[in-house]
Amino acid sequence: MPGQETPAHAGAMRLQVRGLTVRFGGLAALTDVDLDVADGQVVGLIGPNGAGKTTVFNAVCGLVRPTAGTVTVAGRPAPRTPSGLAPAGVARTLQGLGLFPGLTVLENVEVGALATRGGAHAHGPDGPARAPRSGAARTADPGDARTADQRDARTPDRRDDTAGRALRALADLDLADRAALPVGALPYPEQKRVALARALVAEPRLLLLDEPAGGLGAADIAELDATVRRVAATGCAVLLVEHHVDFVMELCDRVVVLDFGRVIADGRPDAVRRDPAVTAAYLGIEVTAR
Ligand SMILES: Nc1ncnc2c1ncn2[C@@H]1O[C@H](COP(=O)(O)OP(=O)(O)OP(=O)(O)O)[C@@H](O)[C@H]1O
Repeated sequence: MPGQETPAHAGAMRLQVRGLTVRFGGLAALTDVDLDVADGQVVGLIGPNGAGKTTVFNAVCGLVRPTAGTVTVAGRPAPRTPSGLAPAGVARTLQGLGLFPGLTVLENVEVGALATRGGAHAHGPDGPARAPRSGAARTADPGDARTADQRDARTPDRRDDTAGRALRALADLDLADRAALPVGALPYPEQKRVALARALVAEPRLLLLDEPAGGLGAADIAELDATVRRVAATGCAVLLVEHHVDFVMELCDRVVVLDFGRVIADGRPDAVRRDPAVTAAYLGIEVTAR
């Protein structure tokens, strides 16, 4: 079933999950789950509360041990510890914001850049993914929080420059002018973008987004949709867990539906939306809106 709906623009297989079973004591959180995400593809993972979505993410990130089955990233076994994620080209956002409220916006994103230092470009010859806004000027960062001396000492082209990379990631998400502010001073939608910038600064080849649209209004969701499409257009594989079904159906190339830890549907959004098993899993609620 996985991979059947891989669109023509999708590249090599980035994430491959086969027969994934995770038990917590007597509870089967996942049973025999198969899932594929190709380079350049956006796959949505949906399902009712407790269906096992977060457990899939945790298994991919090495935070839970599979009871059975395999998870591979670019054909290699998935990292077994979080420290292996960045070198494997995997970045993740958290269900909550997961930001450090005492740090500035820039420092929060630098945390993501530091985690990849020496590793961001170690994930193969296919190069890092970035998602510059179309037409965005890369030469001037109006919100550059560094001093003139710092700017002189670190040219924007030095890719190993942690602050420079973090600033570029912020600029890509229209947050450059927020760099020096305490992150807690930003409105919630901008904090969500900071969390996304922190994942993107790692220049991932596989991006895991945990409820990226949670708490956002229509305008911010439209912007998020455009951002995810830009990221995927760089060849990055994107897997997103999301309760906002309309957003998922609009954005994703493929949608995988979990219920009680099992895959009950995997296909194009329009087919999944019409699938009676999916409607039933959502307790008869039409799968058109949350
Ligand atoms: N560490 C754990 N120990 C025991 N049970 C767990 C653990 N993590 C998850 N579970 C259980 O596994 C099942 C799947 O949980 P999971 O969080 O993956 O679901 P989910 O689809 O992400 O839910 P939600 O949409 O509410 O976030 C649930 O029954 C949950 O209570």
